[in-house]
Amino acid sequence: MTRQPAIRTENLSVTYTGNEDVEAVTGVDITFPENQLTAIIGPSGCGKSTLLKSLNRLHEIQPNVEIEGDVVLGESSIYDTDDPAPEIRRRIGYVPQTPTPLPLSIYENVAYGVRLHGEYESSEELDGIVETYLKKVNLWDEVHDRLDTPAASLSTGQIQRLCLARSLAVEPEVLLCDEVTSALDPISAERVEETLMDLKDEYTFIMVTHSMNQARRLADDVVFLYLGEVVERGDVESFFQDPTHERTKQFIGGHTAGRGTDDEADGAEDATDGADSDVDGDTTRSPAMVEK
Ligand SMILES: Nc1ncnc2c1ncn2[C@@H]1O[C@H](COP(=O)(O)OP(=O)(O)OP(=O)(O)O)[C@@H](O)[C@H]1O
Repeated sequence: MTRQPAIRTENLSVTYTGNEDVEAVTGVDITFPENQLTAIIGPSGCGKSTLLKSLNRLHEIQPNVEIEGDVVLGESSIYDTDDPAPEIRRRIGYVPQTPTPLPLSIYENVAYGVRLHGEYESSEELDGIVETYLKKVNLWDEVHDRLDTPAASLSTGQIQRLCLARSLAVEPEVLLCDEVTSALDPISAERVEETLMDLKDEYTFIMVTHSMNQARRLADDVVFLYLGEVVERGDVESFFQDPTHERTKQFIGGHTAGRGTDDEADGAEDATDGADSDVDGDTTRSPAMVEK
């Protein structure tokens, strides 16, 4: 089935300026189709997070970033527009790696953005919205009897699902997920993965992940970045079973080191940082083979 493009980049480059400029993303042209999950993978320092953040102008909160090219949401540029950045970020949500609740109740965490954007007419409607999104992220059954308690009282995994609910409640067109399970224990990571599986036909997700296994499990499409450039993209099956480029084959085989990380294997089983998100518990590591 051919899906409509939800968001695309046009010759997008992102440079961190300073004593020494770093071009973290270089001339990227890529289209992300709607209602599917696209995983962005690649070795450490290849520009995954930089690309993700440039998709909703998150870099504007940093002073030393230069963007060239464009990002187009639907038919309109998100850079060449009079729309304020908060409205862009409502349409293109972002869920960070570290689950961070607002210092508010569980209810208010979900209601916060909805209140901000005035997208409800009565308290009953707001109650319904909170319930709907807590159900969507499979959290309602766990919290419905304590909605007024502080969100910080939840477990890390529950907080990450709450953050997903908060992001979804303002009805974004695209949701960016930056290693959203890598700070979680395996069981919590599995719950978040299940939630993403349940939602991915209904929403456009773009997810950065260190875990090849997670990309295999969740993604419809996979994009492989290397030194800021797109080397290969494809549907998940052909990407992993029949990659076209030698570089992709090496990465999938676990033989590619990241930018400036000569002693680090960033390949196939790269998801074992900290409380690993790789719910398969596959912790095999391959020796690094540095190549430029
Ligand atoms: N704020 C910054 N200032 C200067 N350079 C930066 C900044 N953020 C990232 N970089 C550099 O840009 C390049 C890409 O970094 P980025 O974090 O996007 O890569 P990544 O693929 O997400 O890495 P990782 O997998 O380790 O999270 C790296 O060389 C990094 O050192």
